[in-house]
Amino acid sequence: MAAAAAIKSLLRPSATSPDFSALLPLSASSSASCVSFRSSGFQPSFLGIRLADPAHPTIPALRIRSAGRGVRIEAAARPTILVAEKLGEAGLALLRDFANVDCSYNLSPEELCVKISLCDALIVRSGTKVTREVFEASKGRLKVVGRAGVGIDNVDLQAATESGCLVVNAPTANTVAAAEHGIALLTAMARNVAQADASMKAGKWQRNKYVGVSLVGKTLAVMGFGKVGSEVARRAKGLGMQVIAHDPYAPADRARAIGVELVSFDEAISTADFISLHMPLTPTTAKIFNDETFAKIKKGVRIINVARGGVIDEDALFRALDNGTVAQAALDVFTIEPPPKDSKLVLHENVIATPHLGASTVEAQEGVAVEIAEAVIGALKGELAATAVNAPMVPAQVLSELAPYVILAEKLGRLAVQLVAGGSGIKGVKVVYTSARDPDDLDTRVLRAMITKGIIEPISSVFVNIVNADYTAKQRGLRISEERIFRDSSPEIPLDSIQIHLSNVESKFASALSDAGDITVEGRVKDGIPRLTLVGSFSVDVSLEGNVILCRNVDLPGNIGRVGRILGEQNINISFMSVGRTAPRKQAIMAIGVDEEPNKETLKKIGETPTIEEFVFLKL
Ligand SMILES: NC(=O)c1ccc[n+]([C@@H]2O[C@H](COP(=O)([O-])OP(=O)(O)OC[C@H]3O[C@@H](n4cnc5c(N)ncnc54)[C@H](O)[C@@H]3O)[C@@H](O)[C@H]2O)c1
Ligand SMILES: O=C(O)[C@H](O)COP(=O)(O)O
Repeated sequence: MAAAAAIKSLLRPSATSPDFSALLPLSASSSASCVSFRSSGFQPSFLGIRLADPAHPTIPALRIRSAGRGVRIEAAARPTILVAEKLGEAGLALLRDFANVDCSYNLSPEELCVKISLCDALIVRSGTKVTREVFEASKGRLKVVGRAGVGIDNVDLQAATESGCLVVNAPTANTVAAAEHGIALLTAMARNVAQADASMKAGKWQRNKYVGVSLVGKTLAVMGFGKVGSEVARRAKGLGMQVIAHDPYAPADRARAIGVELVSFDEAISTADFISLHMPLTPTTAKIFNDETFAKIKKGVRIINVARGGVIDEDALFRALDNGTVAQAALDVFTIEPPPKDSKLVLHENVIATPHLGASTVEAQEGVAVEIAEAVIGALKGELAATAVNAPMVPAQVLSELAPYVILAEKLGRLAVQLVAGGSGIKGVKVVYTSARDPDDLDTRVLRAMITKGIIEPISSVFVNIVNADYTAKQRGLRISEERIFRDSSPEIPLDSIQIHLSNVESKFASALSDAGDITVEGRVKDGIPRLTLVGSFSVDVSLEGNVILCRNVDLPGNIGRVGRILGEQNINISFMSVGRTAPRKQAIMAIGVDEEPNKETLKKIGETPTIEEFVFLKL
């Protein structure tokens, strides 16, 4: 009740605000928490209070947005998450606490495209193809795709990135399950468990036919020494096998630590008795096992694949099995899933097959469900997920210390682009960061993305975020270069200033051009507030919280009053103002912060003020 009362008192009617409390159907058991909502992916867009009222589970969370000097209260619509494949209950419970959850399994591609336009997030396993068509059909609403598992080869990452949709996966929770399945297939294959079981069920007793091979002392080549591969290696050593591994990107010391030698691809395939595949499906690994490979492989080798079907040319494997080059294969994954019922590979007597069961243990599925639910919820809240697949991973502490600079960066970008005269296309953007930090201690990727967002969004219909910022800039031919200037101040503060220079452009406000002829704006963060500190070569000091009017005039008494009166007559509130001048009574620019947007008439009057030589209104 205390929380509800506190909120009601917060919302009590006053001289300037109406009574919002009637909107709140709060009961004695209501609870409230202060949250920051983020609408654009990684910038807090407003602070709010989220209400939870068990007596009214259907009331939407309320968000309280600052609007000018007052507040606006809006119902914060719960996001909608489409779960397109079966997900563990613990993960579903987390999702349902946060969002409307639509569990619709076995959707056709067409049905998925229809549903997706109503969803903010989509969760899939490996059975759903998240194609370019899906992203196009979402029309920008889809913010995050969660892959409840490791492999993201069923998600069109390029299309996701282009549409600014974050893709996250759950890379760790099914590692052990996949490794255990690899070992299960290895031992079952070596001892013909599946074939012998089928034979017994057919009423036979074929002890001579199903003589197996021993594992102890044999060489196992692990292809792909990542999470699953290294767990398989560890277990195989426990079975008394010699383990070698091939992985062009794995550190040798990690392999050495568990007694595994890293070798070349050719050495691995020409010496191993068993080969276990654990690499991702990428353009480089696609069909890496083909006729040519099988020609070099040790005769009579046994192959296990719990990675991806596509890393093997399945027709070539069939030929190699038929001619005895490969003695046996144990396959959990296939190029097309499910494979055709009459797949000659699956039906081959020396093949044992499972229907992509590597991750399918009760424990792994619960773990994956929780891991992906947390990642998707985090992403919808605007946090940068640690498991983001198509966005830079920026540690939480870096994001938190850069938070005010993130806002500054976007506002400076917005400001700079509005100073460009129509018709002069922007090509070169130079960003100069002044900082006492070593360049390695200053991660500017988020800042660059926000500057890009600030520059591009006011002049296009594209939604820009950290996922698609670099791509969108490139698409528009925008070259963004970054420069660091060392400043001998406290390295505790990440940044002293950010300057944006737009080169080779005309400006609608000539005073914004620096001596070098670039549109130049600079900003700093003071007491946590982003401020504009330089326009062209004029120093100013204006908070970037509202909209800004820049006027150039000769620095004479009365100018401020004249413009102030015009604004006052229209009930436009000046929040701050600053004058930058070359010298007393010489050229000056007035930077005026205004809470409301002046109408055309008011702007015209400012322009007609005799002492004003030029002016521009900038919406932030
Ligand atoms: N069958 C299943 O249910 C199941 C379950 C989990 C994972 N998987 C699959 O297993 C594979 C491995 O998963 P992970 O979690 O270990 O991934 P991982 O990213 O931890 O490991 C993959 C390793 O492959 C290596 N690699 C990349 N290109 C290579 C190449 N050309 N040759 C050799 N190695 C190469 C990488 O350096 C990395 O070390 C993935 O394809 C994943 O989708 C399948
Ligand atoms: O890449 C993975 O995580 C595995 O292949 C598991 O896929 P699944 O979630 O469809 O079982």
